[in-house]
Amino acid sequence: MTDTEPAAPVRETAEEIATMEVRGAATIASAAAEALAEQAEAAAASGETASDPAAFRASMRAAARTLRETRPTAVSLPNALRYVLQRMEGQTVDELRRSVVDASDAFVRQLDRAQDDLGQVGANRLADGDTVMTHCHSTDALACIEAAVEQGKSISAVVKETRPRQQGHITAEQLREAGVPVTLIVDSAARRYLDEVDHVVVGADSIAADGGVINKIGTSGLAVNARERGVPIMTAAQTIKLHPETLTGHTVEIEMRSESEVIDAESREQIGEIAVENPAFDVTPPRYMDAIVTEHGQFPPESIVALMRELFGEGAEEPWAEP
Ligand SMILES: O=C(COP(=O)(O)O)[C@H](O)[C@H](O)COP(=O)(O)O
Repeated sequence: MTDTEPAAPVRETAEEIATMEVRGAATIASAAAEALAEQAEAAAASGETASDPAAFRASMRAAARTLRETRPTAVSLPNALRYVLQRMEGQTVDELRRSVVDASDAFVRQLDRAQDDLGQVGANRLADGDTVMTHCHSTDALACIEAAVEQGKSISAVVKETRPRQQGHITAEQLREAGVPVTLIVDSAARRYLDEVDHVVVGADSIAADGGVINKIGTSGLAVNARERGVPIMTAAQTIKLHPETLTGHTVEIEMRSESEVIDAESREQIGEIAVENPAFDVTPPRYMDAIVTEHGQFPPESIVALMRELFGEGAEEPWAEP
């Protein structure tokens, strides 16, 4: 390990995030925070950085950059890196190591608590006997449905499979395990089934200052259809999904993934010369979203900017940048 090459656990976590073995905004954030703690332990034990606080700090910044480069859309990833690196302090390598490990632990605990708290808020929006429709797999959205079940409400679910990677299968399995009767549908059947649904519940990868919700591709179409059908739609998103850079006019990068997720090589060959595009996320304008449910309560999307300012100030530092 050199000060620019992160330790093996960081490289492994980065690979798992890039290949989507680790996926979903909250899970990515907690894996990234834990990887920084592992980097701190490795750097404190390595000949090159163990007795050199400046080299230790540089190795932490390099690890954060490696993690940051894995996937561009979920802001929970840079927010996790920021949380941990901003709390790195001390004169000695041992003090620095301890501050990083403590910050990483605190971040993961806070993440779990936030999900439990927002689950209660989201559950309060659901009534006994309701049917919910889900898109993709969101641990924050599932927390709301599971909390409603724990409150003793009987909830059933229509689960969209979510092409091309079919994260709906994970949602279907987890809801079934929670005792929720599940009907799995293809994405294009969503509008037909909205007539049988009381609420749409989705997650978020990022939330922009104007209240736009960035989530799995297909969320915006679902939201427009839900509005047309008069079905309320909420996004369950703990505040690490708030995108501080959008306060200063930046937009959220939408990840483009490989065409091989959309079409196999043989079919591609047979069709001939065509373009294939595979955006992983889209933006739902605030006017199509009824509520953003966070650990601080629920917000109309247009008012989320006040919470964003309170939590992040006017912008976002990049503590992983070289000084
Ligand atoms: O869009 C996705 C996952 O996309 P991908 O599978 O491409 O990562 C999820 O809805 C959000 O990340 C929220 O998830 P959570 O609520 O668990 O943070």
